[in-house]
Amino acid sequence: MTLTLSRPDLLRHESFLNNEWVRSGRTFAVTNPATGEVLADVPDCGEEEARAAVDCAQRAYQAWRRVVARDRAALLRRWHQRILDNQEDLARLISLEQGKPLAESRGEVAYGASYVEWFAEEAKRAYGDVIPQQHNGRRLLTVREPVGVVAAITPWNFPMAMIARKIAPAIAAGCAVVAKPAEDTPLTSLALVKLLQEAGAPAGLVNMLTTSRARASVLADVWLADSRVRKISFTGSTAVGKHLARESAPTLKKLSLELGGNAPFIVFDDADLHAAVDGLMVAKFRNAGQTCICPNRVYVQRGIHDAFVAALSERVRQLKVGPASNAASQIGPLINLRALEKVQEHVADAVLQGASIAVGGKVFESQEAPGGHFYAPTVLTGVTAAMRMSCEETFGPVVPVTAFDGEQEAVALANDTPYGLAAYVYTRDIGRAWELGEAIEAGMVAVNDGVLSTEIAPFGGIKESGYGREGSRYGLEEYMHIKYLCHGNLDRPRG
Ligand SMILES: NC(=O)c1ccc[n+]([C@@H]2O[C@H](COP(=O)([O-])OP(=O)(O)OC[C@H]3O[C@@H](n4cnc5c(N)ncnc54)[C@H](O)[C@@H]3O)[C@@H](O)[C@H]2O)c1
Ligand SMILES: O=C[C@H](O)CS(=O)(=O)O
Repeated sequence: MTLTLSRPDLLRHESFLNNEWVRSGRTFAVTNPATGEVLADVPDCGEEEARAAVDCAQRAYQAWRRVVARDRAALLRRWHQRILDNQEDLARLISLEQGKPLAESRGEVAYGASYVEWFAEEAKRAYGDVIPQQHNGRRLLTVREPVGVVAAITPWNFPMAMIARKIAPAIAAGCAVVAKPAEDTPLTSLALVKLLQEAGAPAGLVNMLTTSRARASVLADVWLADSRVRKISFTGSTAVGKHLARESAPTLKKLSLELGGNAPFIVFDDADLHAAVDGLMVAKFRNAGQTCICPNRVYVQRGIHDAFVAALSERVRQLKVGPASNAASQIGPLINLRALEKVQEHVADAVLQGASIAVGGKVFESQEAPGGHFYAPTVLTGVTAAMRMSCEETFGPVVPVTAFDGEQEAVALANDTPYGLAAYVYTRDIGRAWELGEAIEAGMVAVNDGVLSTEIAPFGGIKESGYGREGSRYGLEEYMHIKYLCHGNLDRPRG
């Protein structure tokens, strides 16, 4: 199957600045991780474009903040419709530049679109308060106001959903946006702003600048130092998140940081074994394990351990690895060679320290896409906390299994990490489920379920997984602040 677009104009070769498509003297190539094919050359923007983007975003913000919520919502609804009208092309762009199977890409487009729809609704619900006054003649109230120009920086693993869940609430709140997508996957973001332009967004409301990895910090440093940029919404690694937090301090920006994870997946003896295997298959192998909420550590109570590993291994062996051009592919390539090498290093380190390979454990040589960055779906047993894959995100299709005995041991293992994004618990004991849900240090805990993500719930972490929430009734607050208004001397002479 060739992943051609019904609208070739959605494959953009320019950045988007002040409602115009702009080229730059420098470009960099965007490639298909399954084949190495160059998909497009896009601008490698720098300081000049970064400053120009803030200039026009500030102008757009001054006007957009005065647009009534109903009209802000209407723009999001028009954008949402255009996304649905072009969802197949968006899905194909995701699969082309990120490599995930087309079925997953279609799911990502629907997921990203749900955030646009959600914030079209939330735009009209930024309520304030009237506060009962304590003195006659005074009126006290609060209003919610947009924070101003937002800088949005996103990762490569969900090229559509991550940028949609930042731009949508920003527009809903009355903000304007300067955005930088990941260098590996900028094409989907450019297509999205093309559809936003067609939906009638005013000039400068959203500006999308592409950069190579080397110049990502050049662009970001301009935004970090500019006091007109009042917020940074970042999704990516903890290391970069910490850098942005440090460097934004001089201008004291509002921050939303959706960072790295190290999710535990805990299976107790009393769990429904097959449901737990189903949940792990969904949570672990989505996007070839390249998601921030993938189970990165799997703890199985000793009584069920061998049966669980046998059932899991049987399922993992059946996974089809291949390029998105094959509709039957379930596991796509890793995003680049660096990512593939990290997975290899993690597995080699674990085996060196005594782990056993139950399934896989090596690079997958695809006959359909030779040279693609594929890794065989893998199950390891005997994994310990000392191994690299227990401490760092593997970000690949590797399931590291550790046996445990008691409940308190499981909690201690789960919390033995600086991260706290997602966690998964399988048990039929409702009391244990509540106890684990409250004891585990994470922003999100799933019980007897492998799917956490939805636009209606608050997505985000604690500890070194960051702070702030995306989606849900809380997501709009990240792009607004509360103003308190007090009006005195209202007493009118009684005549
Ligand atoms: N918590 C979440 O919701 C979430 C979602 C997706 C990914 N992630 C995390 O992101 C990581 C994988 O994505 P990644 O490899 O793209 O992360 P990354 O941090 O390397 O890159 C993320 C973005 O930051 C940019 N960037 C890199 N260096 C920068 C700098 N010095 N200044 C400004 N921007 C810079 C990149 O160009 C990219 O656009 C994983 O750790 C994953 O857990 C978290
Ligand atoms: O990789 C992290 C993403 O935020 C996961 S999800 O797409 O929100 O489920």
